[in-house]
Amino acid sequence: MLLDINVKLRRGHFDLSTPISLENASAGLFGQSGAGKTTVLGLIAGTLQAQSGHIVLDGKILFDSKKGIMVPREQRPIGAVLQTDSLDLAASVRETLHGIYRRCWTQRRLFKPDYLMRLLELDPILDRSIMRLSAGDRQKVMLAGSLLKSPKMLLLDDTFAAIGDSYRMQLLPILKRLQTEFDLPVLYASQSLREILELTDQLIVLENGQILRSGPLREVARQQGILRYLGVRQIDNILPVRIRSHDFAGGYSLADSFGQPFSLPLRPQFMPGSLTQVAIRANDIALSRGFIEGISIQNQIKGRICALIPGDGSVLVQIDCGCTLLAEITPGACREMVLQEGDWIYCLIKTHAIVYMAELDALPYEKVVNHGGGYYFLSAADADKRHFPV
Ligand SMILES: Nc1ncnc2c1ncn2[C@@H]1O[C@H](COP(=O)(O)OP(=O)(O)OP(=O)(O)O)[C@@H](O)[C@H]1O
Repeated sequence: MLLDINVKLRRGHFDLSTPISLENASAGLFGQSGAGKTTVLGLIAGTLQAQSGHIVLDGKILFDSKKGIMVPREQRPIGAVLQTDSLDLAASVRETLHGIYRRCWTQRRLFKPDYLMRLLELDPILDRSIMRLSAGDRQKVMLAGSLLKSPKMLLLDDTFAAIGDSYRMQLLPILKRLQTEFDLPVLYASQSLREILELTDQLIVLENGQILRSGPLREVARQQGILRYLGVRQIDNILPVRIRSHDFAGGYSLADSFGQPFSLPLRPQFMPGSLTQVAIRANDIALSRGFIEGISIQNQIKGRICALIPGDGSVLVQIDCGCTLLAEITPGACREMVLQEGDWIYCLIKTHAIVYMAELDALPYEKVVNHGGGYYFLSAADADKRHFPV
């Protein structure tokens, strides 16, 4: 286990008392304003001290109230870009980064200043003073500074929200490289599921200092009402498909996905054998207990129900068909069909309800997020209309 936290902290009316554990992978700390995200990051980074409990990172105790251990922030192998952090405004970027590097422990120097300056494209601003930097550039310098510590983990507090869209596009691939090339897990705190999903589909959902749920998104989604709370408005299945052939007379292309045949809109520009991705809206999938003869719907995919996830006015049916499909149906349909986990079911999908991802730009989708091996989310609901049903 990478991180094991079990602490108690009371601040005014706010009570944080929750165990958090993190395997060796990135995770998103999701919560609305005041949920305690910054507090959790501060406890891990060492800017805050809990009243009791312990925090262990990679087997090393960072805090233990019983043993009287509180490792200071500078000595923690953690890189953190926190909202409360500030830099010496008069110093130049170069001086700042070299200063941080000199003060860091030398045991496990993973990154050198010159490398990070190149990676984060800081060259044009190296001799500029911190006070003359834009907010986005400041975040990049802070990120470089936190990476100079050669951390075992990187904590980011709503970093994308603090920077503009163009910086975010620059920063995302860098963060992804840090995760894959350098095995550096990122704990990213945000109120936006979409931002978290840009990095990882592992979630820790925090509310009022308590964990509501944690795990991969598809597991978290099993809790009633949580999808809306997370801000999810619309769910699409995104599947990789291999094109098999084109039926010009029939007006469709045939493809396979996880061993299942799919009839797709005719696209002869995809060579047989080529791979592409398609999207199917969860509410475009109908369910049937049996195979239906004499129906115009071309795709009848058999699978087994692995979860029934009740939501606001609908039920998400998670079906294992080789790939995982999510179908969104009404609670009434679910009741009348007496659907149960473990039941065999046919997913009925019209050919023209399947959309090629390559053509998605033409559709009114805000954003496609692509993670893990199952289903994916497009566009988020308004943050201010969410509450978790109790
Ligand atoms: N210095 C402080 N003293 C007392 N209470 C505090 C202090 N800082 C934060 N709090 C309280 O702790 C709770 C958690 O705050 P925290 O900043 O961790 O939430 P958050 O989830 O990060 O919110 P946001 O997304 O708005 O940053 C809030 O109720 C806040 O009012």
